[in-house]
Amino acid sequence: MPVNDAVEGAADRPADAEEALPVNELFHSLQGEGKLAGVPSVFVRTSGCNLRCWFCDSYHTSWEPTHAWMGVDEVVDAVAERARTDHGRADHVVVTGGEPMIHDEVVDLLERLDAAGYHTTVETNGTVYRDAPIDLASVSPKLASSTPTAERDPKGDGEWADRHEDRRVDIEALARLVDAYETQLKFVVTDRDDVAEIERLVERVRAAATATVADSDVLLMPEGQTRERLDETRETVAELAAAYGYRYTPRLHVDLWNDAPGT
Ligand SMILES: C[S@@+](CC[C@H](N)C(=O)[O-])C[C@H]1O[C@@H](n2cnc3c(N)ncnc32)[C@H](O)[C@@H]1O
Ligand SMILES: Nc1nc2[nH]cc(C(=O)O)c2c(=O)[nH]1
Ligand code: SF4
Ligand SMILES: [Mg+2]
Repeated sequence: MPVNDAVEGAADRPADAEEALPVNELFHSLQGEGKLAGVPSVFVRTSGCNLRCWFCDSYHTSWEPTHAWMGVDEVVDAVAERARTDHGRADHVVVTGGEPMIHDEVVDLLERLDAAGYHTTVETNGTVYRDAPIDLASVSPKLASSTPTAERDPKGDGEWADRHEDRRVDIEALARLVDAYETQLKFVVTDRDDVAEIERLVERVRAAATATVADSDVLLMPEGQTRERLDETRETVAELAAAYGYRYTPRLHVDLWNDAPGT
C-alpha cells in the first residue's frame, strides 16, 4: 500500500517532527534483488536523494519526491503490521529510498528494528556512511552511465548532471561501509561498456578497504524498470557476469509484478 497516495505534494518537514522520516511507501513483498532475492521482507522506502540517476525506478523519491512524515515509532509499528502474515512473520526488513542514509533518523529506525529482532538490509548508493545495526549493506555505487545528461534527463535539460557526477562515487564512504558491514556491491548495468568502470571501481574499493571484497560480493544487475526493458538488458548482463566471474542478480519483482507500486 503506497503511503504517498494520500500525501501527494506533502509539505516540508513539520517543525515538531524531531524523530520523523519522510516515508514514500511501506509494503510487504519478496526481496527482488541481490543475495537475499526471494526472501519475504517488509520494505520501508524513505523519500529524498542526493543523486539523480536518469533511470531511477523510484522517481517519486528523487526527481519529484512525495512522502508522509512518520515518527520512528510509527514506522516500527507499521513494519510489524505489514510483517504479519496468516502463516507467520516476515523477519527481514529492507530500508531503501530514495537514499535512506541521508537521514539522521535512519539510525534510530535501524536500532529499533534490530532490537525487535529483524534482519536489516539497507539499500544505499554508498555515498554516506553511518554507524548503525545493518545486517546487510546493499551498496549500489553509481556509474558514469547513470548520469542524467541533457539527452537522458527525465524532467529537465541536464541541470543535475554536474552535481550527480561530483557526488556519485565516494571511495572513503564505500570503504567504510565494506569494513563495517557484510556488503554486496550491486551495480546497475546499462550496457557492455559499464564493465571496465566496474572493474576499476572494485579495485579502488579493495585498495581503500581492510575487509575483503570477493568477486562473489560483486553483483551485476540489469537496468530496467519494466519487463520490456529487462528483456533487452538481462541476457547481456548475465553473460558479462559469467565472463568476468561476478555474480548476476535478477530483478525478481519486475519479472513478477512489472513496475507496480508497492512491490
Ligand atoms: C531506488 S534505489 C534506492 C537505494 C539507493 N538510492 C540506491 O540507489 O542504491 C534501489 C535499488 O534500485 C536500483 N535501481 C534503480 N533504478 C533502477 C533501474 N532502472 N534498473 C535497475 N536497477 C535500478 C538501484 O541501483 C538500487 O540498487
Ligand atoms: N521487491 C522489491 N525488492 C527490492 N529490492 C530492492 C528494492 C529497492 O527499491 O530498493 C526493491 C523493491 O522496490 N522491490
Ligand atoms: S541513487 Fe538510488 S534513489 Fe537516488 S536517484 Fe539513483 S537509483 Fe534513485
Ligand atoms: Mg525498487
